[in-house]
Formats: sequence, C-alpha cells, structure tokens
Amino acid sequence: MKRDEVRQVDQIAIEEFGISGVVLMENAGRGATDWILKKTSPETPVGLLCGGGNNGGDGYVIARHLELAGRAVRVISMAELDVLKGDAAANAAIASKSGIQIEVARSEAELEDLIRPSDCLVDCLLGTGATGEPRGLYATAVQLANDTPGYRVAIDLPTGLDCDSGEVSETTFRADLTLTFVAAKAGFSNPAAAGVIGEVQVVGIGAPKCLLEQFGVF
Ligand SMILES: NC(=O)C1=CN([C@@H]2O[C@H](COP(=O)(O)OP(=O)(O)OC[C@H]3O[C@@H](n4cnc5c(N)ncnc54)[C@H](O)[C@@H]3O)[C@@H](O)[C@H]2O)[C@@H](O)CC1
Ligand SMILES: [K+]
Repeated sequence: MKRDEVRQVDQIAIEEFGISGVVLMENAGRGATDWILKKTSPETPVGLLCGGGNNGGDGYVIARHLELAGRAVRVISMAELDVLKGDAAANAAIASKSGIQIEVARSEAELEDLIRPSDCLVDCLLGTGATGEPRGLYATAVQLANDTPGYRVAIDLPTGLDCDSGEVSETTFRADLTLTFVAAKAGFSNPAAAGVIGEVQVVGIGAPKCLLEQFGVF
C-alpha cells in the first residue's frame, strides 16, 4: 500500500467506522509485541526508540505489553512527553503511570549514553508521517542503533526509508524484522529496500474486512 492509502485506512476506520485511534494503536502495539516475543529470547532487554508522533505512540503500547510478558523494557523518547498529542500522548501517559522506564533524550551525547547495547532495539521513531530524511536526534538515534550490536525491529517501516518509493537514505534504520501495519508498504518491493527491511510481517490493527477489501488488501 501507498503511504496515503494506509493513512486513509486509519482515518476511515476512525471517522466512518468509529473505531477509536487508541484502539487501532492498541491492536498495532499488541500485534507487534507478539512478534517481538516470538523473535527474541525471554532474557533479552528491549529498548524502544520513540519519536514524537503516533509511530512513537506504538512504542508505548509495545513497552506495556512486553512488560506484561515479563520482559525488561526501556523507552528512549526523542520528544518531551508533554509535546505528544492524541493517541501517542494517551499511551505515553499510561506507560508513565504504569511505572515504565522512560528517558527523554535531549542531546546527541545523552542519546549515546541511553542507546546502550540493549540486545533488541525497536524503531518507533518515524512511520508514515515522516517527511524527508530523518532530522536531528532522529538521525542520531538511527545511526547509533545501526552501530549497536543486537536485534533490530522496525515498527511500520524503517525510519529513513521512503514509504512509497523504497528509496533508502544514508540514515535508514537497518531492520532485521519490519512489523508493518495493515499491509506491506509499496516501497518494500523496491530491491534497494531489501537491505533495510529484513523479514517483513504484516500486523492487523482491527480495520474491518470490507474496508481492507476497498483498498484491495484482503
Ligand atoms: N491511529 C492511527 O492513526 C494509527 C497510527 N499508527 C502509527 O502511526 C504512524 C503515523 O503516525 P504520525 O502520522 O503521527 O507520524 P509519525 O509518527 O510517523 O511521525 C510524525 C512525527 O515525526 C516528525 N517528523 C516527520 N518527519 C520527520 C523527519 N524527517 N525527521 C524528524 N522528525 C520528523 C513530525 O513532526 C511528527 O512529530 C504510523 O506509521 C503507525 O506506526 C498505528 O498505531 C495504527 C493506528
Ligand atoms: K519506524
């Protein structure tokens, strides 16, 4: 699916079918968690790199469900929690109230300190809302993650990969596993993307079958 199509599916599910965005995000986060649990060993601590939008919001849901599965988790946020909006703000607040460890990175030096080799790093930095190459701390986080040994998981799509063209920027998260919502993104079929998407698994978010059929993905 193209970026605009998958964003339309989210919007129609919310506005026409009345499924709240928080429910879609919960489904996304739970589905992603199941794959992370499947692919990593129980004693593997997980570091969630969260951006300032709903891709980051997914990370807070994943953190809560990984903890429920007995995993050690840590959230590293590129944004102050009080600037988050909507569904992302809701889930950051829930994670914070749940006592989940959340650290806000305010500089590259802090990021270097925070992105310790936690064996599994999850890229919840940018999803379909990305415009242009990753900027600022997002770029630093991608570079540090790529240089840190461990299993790398991208949520929805690897940060730095163009959703529709599959073009890889020099700052693209190199995922071993990409957990993508609703359907594989058009850019994944670009051979150039193979090196950064790794294994791809589609995670449903609860959008109704008839809506997916409208977009030819059921
Ligand atoms: N309710 C929903 O709409 C759902 C959305 N989902 C998640 O939400 C994502 C889309 O979330 P958003 O639309 O909030 O966008 P993103 O979370 O992808 O990113 C937007 C944020 O990043 C910043 N940004 C954009 N381009 C940047 C760049 N190049 N460098 C640095 N910062 C940049 C923007 O200012 C904004 O704060 C999807 O990819 C998916 O992961 C899923 O949870 C499914 C449900
Ligand atoms: K991502």
